[in-house]
Amino acid sequence: MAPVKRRVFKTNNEMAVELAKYTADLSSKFCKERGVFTVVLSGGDLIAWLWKLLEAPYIDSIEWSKWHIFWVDERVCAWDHADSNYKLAYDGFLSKVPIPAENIYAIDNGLGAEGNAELAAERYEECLKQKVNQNIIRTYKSSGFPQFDLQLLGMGPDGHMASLFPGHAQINEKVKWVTSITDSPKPPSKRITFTLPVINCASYNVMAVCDKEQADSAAAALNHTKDLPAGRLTADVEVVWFLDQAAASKLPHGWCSIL
Ligand SMILES: O=C(O)[C@H](O)[C@@H](O)[C@H](O)[C@H](O)COP(=O)(O)O
Repeated sequence: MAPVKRRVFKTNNEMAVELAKYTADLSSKFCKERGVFTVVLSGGDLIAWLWKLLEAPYIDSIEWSKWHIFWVDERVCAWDHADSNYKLAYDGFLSKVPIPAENIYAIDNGLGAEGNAELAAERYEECLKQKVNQNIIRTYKSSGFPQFDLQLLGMGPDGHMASLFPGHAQINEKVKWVTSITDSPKPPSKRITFTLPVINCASYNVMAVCDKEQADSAAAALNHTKDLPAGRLTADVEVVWFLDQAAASKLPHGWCSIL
């Protein structure tokens, strides 16, 4: 299991600058080694923190044509609805970088399945299996689970990540790659989400948290004082929490030397 690292920044702007550098370094490593870079996005504030990737030097130096984009979760709603994680990422990031449209794999929003989140989850799992067969996504050792190169994740104030919520059964799924929830405590209630084994098989996992509302859960997750989904985050190679000072304010003294 990869050690959980923490990096604390004075402001979320400083965090965004380092997050861009971290992502760009991994992009160049994986594009060189594999010829592709598989990136998983989440919803929430994360997309806004990718702004630095849209600027020099990254906008010109990153090999965008080799990126393949997936989502860790989606809400059952139209892709052009304000609730959609696809729309959030498209408007704030994907429409501004030259990633080929055919390399962007939005989660079936469930509407083709008449609002059936379970069916939509099955369809996304099929989509991932196809990408494994095409050698775009690797699989993790002998487990057969997909192994993404980098996942960019966020955590809610209650300690949820993706659409895995505290006290909900989905966090214990061991077989499926993608599952669904119909009673999400964070609206909208119907969602599609990666399962924990898939999330934790990624080579690199980043958890970006920048708000004082998340401070209690960040401390509980990192210190394992409560069983929170975000506290179960690991990775194959490296898991790094990127926090601003506000989100790190409840961490034990000495844990948060500012960078
Ligand atoms: O659909 C969602 O709700 C998001 O995809 C989820 O994965 C997000 O990362 C967390 O909820 C944190 O969200 P905030 O950054 O808004 O707290």
